[in-house]
Amino acid sequence: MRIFVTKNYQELSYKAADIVEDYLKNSSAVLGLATGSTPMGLYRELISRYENNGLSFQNVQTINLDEYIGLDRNHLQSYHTFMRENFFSHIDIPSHQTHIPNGLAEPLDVECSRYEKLINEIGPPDVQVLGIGENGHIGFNEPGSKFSSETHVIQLASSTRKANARFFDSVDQVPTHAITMGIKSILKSRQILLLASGTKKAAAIKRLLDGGIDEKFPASALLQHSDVVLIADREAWSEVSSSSETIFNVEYL
Ligand SMILES: N[C@@H]1[C@@H](O)[C@H](O)[C@@H](COP(=O)(O)O)O[C@@H]1O
Repeated sequence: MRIFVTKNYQELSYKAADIVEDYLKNSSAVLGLATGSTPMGLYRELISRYENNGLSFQNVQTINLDEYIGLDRNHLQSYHTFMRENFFSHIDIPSHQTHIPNGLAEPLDVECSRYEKLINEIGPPDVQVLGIGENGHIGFNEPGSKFSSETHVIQLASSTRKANARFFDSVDQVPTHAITMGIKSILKSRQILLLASGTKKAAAIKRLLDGGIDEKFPASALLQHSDVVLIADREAWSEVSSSSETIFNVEYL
């Protein structure tokens, strides 16, 4: 794992954009994308480079990690809406080249198989952008998820529903289930770009680097991948032990 520690969230977003932009030099790049607050600065920076520096997404394909079950794609809090509003509608990517699981599909197991097949056919992504949940979830793979899992339906942990309640009127409105790429699906990506910002993520980053590989902490599966780049800002990095700092290849920006 290569690690960059940045002064703040803005610098984290610039560094992440530099890495993603490198892949866009290959006109047929496949990007694995994530939702959540963390990658929003990356998306803003890529939009700015599209508007000001001629960065184009015309031949790019995108594959998103997950979607809530039961929300229409036009629901304000669906991940379809999140991606459209925060990224896709601001760049020149044709909509048929963007892929997100359909949370209203029936039956859901057929949708999961369709999505995994799509990952294998269009992807795997050249680079998969990932955030991390406070409980170590990646995508919506909650603690206990099998590392051998492909795209599947998952029941959300109550802590995840509480954490995501900030986007809804109340926690009761947060869906109870989601479709998520599995850990095995995520690990298919050629490179993984894990982003972590703020003190709320400090314990999870410490656990990731200090705690060993364990299905109880889904993000620890990333330690089995040969090309992971972690970009953490100083707040997210603040609890990592000094012994981990010496084991991993850390660069302070
Ligand atoms: N499914 C998403 C994840 O993909 C995301 O990484 C995580 C952290 O979100 P945030 O970046 O807002 O802290 O929570 C959500 O539940």
